[in-house]
Amino acid sequence: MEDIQVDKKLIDGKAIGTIIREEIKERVQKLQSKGCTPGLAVIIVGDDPASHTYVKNKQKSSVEVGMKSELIQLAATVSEQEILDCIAQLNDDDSIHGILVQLPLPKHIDENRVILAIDPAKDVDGFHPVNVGKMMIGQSTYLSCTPYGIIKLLERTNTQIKGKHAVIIGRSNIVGKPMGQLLLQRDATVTYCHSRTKDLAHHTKQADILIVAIGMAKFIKKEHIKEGAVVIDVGMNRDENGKLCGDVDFADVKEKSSMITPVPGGVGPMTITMLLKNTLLSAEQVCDTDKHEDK
Ligand SMILES: NC(=O)C1=CN([C@@H]2O[C@H](COP(=O)(O)OP(=O)(O)OC[C@H]3O[C@@H](n4cnc5c(N)ncnc54)[C@H](OP(=O)(O)O)[C@@H]3O)[C@@H](O)[C@H]2O)C=CC1
Ligand SMILES: Nc1nc(=O)c2c([nH]1)NC[C@@H]1CN(c3ccc(C(=O)N[C@@H](CCC(=O)O)C(=O)O)cc3)C=[N+]21
Ligand SMILES: [Mg+2]
Repeated sequence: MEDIQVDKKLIDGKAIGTIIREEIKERVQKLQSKGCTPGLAVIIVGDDPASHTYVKNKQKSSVEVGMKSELIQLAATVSEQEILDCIAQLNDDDSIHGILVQLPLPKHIDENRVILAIDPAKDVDGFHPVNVGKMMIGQSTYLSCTPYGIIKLLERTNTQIKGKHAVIIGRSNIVGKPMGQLLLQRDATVTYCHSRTKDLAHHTKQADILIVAIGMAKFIKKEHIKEGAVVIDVGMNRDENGKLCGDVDFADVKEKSSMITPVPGGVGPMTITMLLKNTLLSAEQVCDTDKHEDK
């Protein structure tokens, strides 16, 4: 009997992502019946194999929900101006509703200038300072896909956020920082930890919800967590055998947690799902006459 039961501890981002993508697909079809196909453009610079894998994933998923996907591949030696020109062209292209520049960029390119060049209305990553600012003050905007996806995971697993202590390890602009803001908006008490934090375990052991976005394979052990904590693992690393793994030592932590995301199959698929969601929202803004009501 036990072996046919689904694992209630596991937060299945792949399954939750699939459900949300079905909803997205239906709304894409609605737009298509009005003669509008949502279009996503992805710019990738250089030939990092991991980046190419993620980008292929994003393209495949966008096509699966009926969107148009355009891939712009640029050499690692490309000039900053060429990237800016490319973005300007996409900004002016009415068939493109979302623009994503895969990060990180080569060192000779100023990421901030590149992000600033994207039309905020097409910034489906939610990285443009205007959109980051709107998010900070609680105005509706494109939310950064990974934190947004994690909020959806918490919602769909009926995890209460209000009044809970959420501890975030990592303070990057794309994951940690916006994650804290979104949880704060939902009335969590938020603590940020980072590489200069003293006695990390002291802080993480107080977490009802622990979000880990560090980039170090299997770094978080059961000694870091409180019994019954909800553990969200953002990390994407390779272990000693070259296998994909998170920042959390899943096998060590699982028993002590009340719920936990696996890697792969946790946060990753949700990031892509929210990218599709943001692209859909952008297309609806432009194409829909009967103004969709969506948060
Ligand atoms: N699944 C998904 O959808 C996504 C996964 N990722 C993955 O998530 C991970 C984090 O990504 P990202 O936020 O971009 O990474 P960054 O490298 O930009 O940031 C890492 C953060 O972790 C902190 N940190 C590093 N070492 C420690 C430590 N020993 N103790 C405490 N804090 C530490 C750093 O602190 P400091 O600021 O002091 O340097 C920094 O704030 C990576 O594995 C990445 O591949 C990223 C995006 C999406
Ligand atoms: N402008 C920009 N936007 C991003 O959103 C962005 C970025 N740059 N740079 C890199 C990070 C990383 N990221 C991931 C997305 C999906 C998976 C994903 O789909 N993971 C699968 C497994 C993938 C595999 O098998 O390799 C999973 O966890 O199940 C992982 C990582 C988005 N990022
Ligand atoms: Mg750079």
